[in-house]
Amino acid sequence: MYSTAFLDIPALASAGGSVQLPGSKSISNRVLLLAALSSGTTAVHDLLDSDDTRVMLDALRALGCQVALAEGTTRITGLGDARPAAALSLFMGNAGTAMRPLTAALALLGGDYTLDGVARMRERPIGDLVDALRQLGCHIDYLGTEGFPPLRIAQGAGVPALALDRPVRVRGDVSSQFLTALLMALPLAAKSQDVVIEVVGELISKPYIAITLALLARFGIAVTNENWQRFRIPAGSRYQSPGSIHVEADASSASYFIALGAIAASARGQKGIEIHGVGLNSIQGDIRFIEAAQAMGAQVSGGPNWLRVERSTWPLKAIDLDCNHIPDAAMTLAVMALYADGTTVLRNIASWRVKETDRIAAMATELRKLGATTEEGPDFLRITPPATAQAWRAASIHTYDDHRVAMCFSLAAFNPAGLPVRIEDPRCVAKTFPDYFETLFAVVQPASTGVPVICIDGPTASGKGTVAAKVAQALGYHLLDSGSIYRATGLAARQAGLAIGAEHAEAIADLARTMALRFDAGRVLLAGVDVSDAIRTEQAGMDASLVSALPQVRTAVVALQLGFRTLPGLVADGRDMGTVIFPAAPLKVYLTASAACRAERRRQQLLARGINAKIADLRADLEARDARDMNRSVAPLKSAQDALLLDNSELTIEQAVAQVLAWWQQRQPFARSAAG
Ligand SMILES: O=C(O)C1=C[C@@H](OP(=O)(O)O)[C@@H](O)[C@H](O)C1
Ligand SMILES: C=C(OP(=O)(O)O)C(=O)O
Repeated sequence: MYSTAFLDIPALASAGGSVQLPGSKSISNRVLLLAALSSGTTAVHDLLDSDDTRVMLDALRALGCQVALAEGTTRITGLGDARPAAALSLFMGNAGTAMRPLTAALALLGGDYTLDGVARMRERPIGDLVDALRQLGCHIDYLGTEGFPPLRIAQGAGVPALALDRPVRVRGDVSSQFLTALLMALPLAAKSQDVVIEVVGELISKPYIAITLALLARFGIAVTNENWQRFRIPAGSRYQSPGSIHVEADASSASYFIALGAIAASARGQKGIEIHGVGLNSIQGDIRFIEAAQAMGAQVSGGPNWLRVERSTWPLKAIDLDCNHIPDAAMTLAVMALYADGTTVLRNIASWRVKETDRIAAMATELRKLGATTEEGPDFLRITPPATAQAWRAASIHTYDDHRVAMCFSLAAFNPAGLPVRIEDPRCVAKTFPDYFETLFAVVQPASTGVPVICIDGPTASGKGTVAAKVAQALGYHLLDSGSIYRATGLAARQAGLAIGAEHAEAIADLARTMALRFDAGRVLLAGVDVSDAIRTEQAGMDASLVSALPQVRTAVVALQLGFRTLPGLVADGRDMGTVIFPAAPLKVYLTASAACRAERRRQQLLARGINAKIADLRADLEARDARDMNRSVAPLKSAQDALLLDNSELTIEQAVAQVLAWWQQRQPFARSAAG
């Protein structure tokens, strides 16, 4: 997951390969609640692990359900006939699928509960559901604004006698989740009589009700659907765990990869994008996004649990579509519209205005930043793509804490102008798809501009390792600590009993080529063993310097180093990153500091490890090492001609990092575009 302030996606050109998608949010949270209301244990396979399911799981645990996770299976032991914890304050984040269904379930279980969420949750309506529950006789108060969370369910004395002799009426035109909530909770009350729910007004997002009914059936509740207007829960209903249940992958999440297949040229040797975990017989309504993508020109085939998507018609065809049945996936169509041959209109999407953000306004604003012309109405969005490649602009996409805005705008990186796209607050995808960007980067290839590389070269103890790591962290880029490759090679040579010198150059080069070296979460692993500390000793530093002076070894590690240049970008630290390995890097920094200053820093580092070294010795070692690195015949340490010199003798690490980041920002097109 990227938790950076922003994520810059370089211009992309093609895509190919296969993705396995995480579980459906809508199915996961329904299954969790139904399992909690059942007796016994339900084994849930492939449950979505994300912010939305975490708030549901936390709430269920607090209520008294047992939750155990082992090997990809979550086991929920339901409440059955036991009473839940009687007084609780529950935090629902921004999960509509937790907030609404739990409100109804808790109102029918009895107890004293407050339910709240993030600031945006307090702006998302819940009045229609509360009205329906009050009509039944439940005691629910608003703790803030009427009609919105936070709520208090005040039934410490137990559930009052419910008015079940007439249909429970609920409005269906703001969110289908109110009806879903009642359908999942009212079986608790359908003991000696049928319970009938009547929808007032037009029911929106109907396919989500279909998911609810399908899952209720799996848990033993057979609801009769009378034309989406009346729903009858039969007397004697009892939640029965199916024992084990599988969560299919999320069809809304699939929309980004279906769109990817439709937009991106196939990577060499590949035939489009293969999506696993969800397929043509999905119970999720958003699977019908496929039809919209096909209408725009995508070629889609598939089976019960997989899909394959290839670009066919190009440019895509503009469409005019009622999107009420695919409210979430339709946002992806708005970005596909950027690649269409005319104006696309998405209609009947008023509910977008009360979701994670006002999505009609958000999409219109952000699409305009890219150069599109948009027109929004109360319940529609009209999108005309940029007229020419030159009309596209590099944009920093504000994401409004809305996962779908972040995910769908990543697809703007295929723009014909070859511009990067900046996604602000990429972490917001954690609501439903924490690894979205990693999944995307595994199947896309950059445009000819390539994957950006920042090189930070400099002498020993200049602080380049620390600065490079922090720059990489701030940008969400990979890190190549090329020094560790030489350090690890030196260590491997010692372990193999080879003296480090020209006489063993070939053997050491062979070792370098074949050693199993991995960088994992800041640690360096050699043949699976953590050697992070072993390669940081003074001896290892000296060995590294000797090893790196051997031309055969340097040649052997070139391919290894080039392999680190992967999406979304790379920060490479070393001595010849800008001069030899990445000579075309768009930013090269030569980081240095006075010998006195570097010797003092080294002394402090050693002191922290309990080693007391003499400053004069350290300085002498350091200067000897500089001399060797600068005078070796292959790739001697020197500043690249086009490198920016940063002497950090008088700077803190933070100041040095800020300077490198500032230079990097100056090279990005976003600032200019926002100003213009
Ligand atoms: O029931 C569900 O799982 C959902 C219903 C839809 O909401 P509305 O009914 O408010 O459109 C959808 O947007 C949401 O992401 C999930
Ligand atoms: C509307 C959405 O979420 P929620 O379940 O919170 O309503 C969504 O995921 O697009």
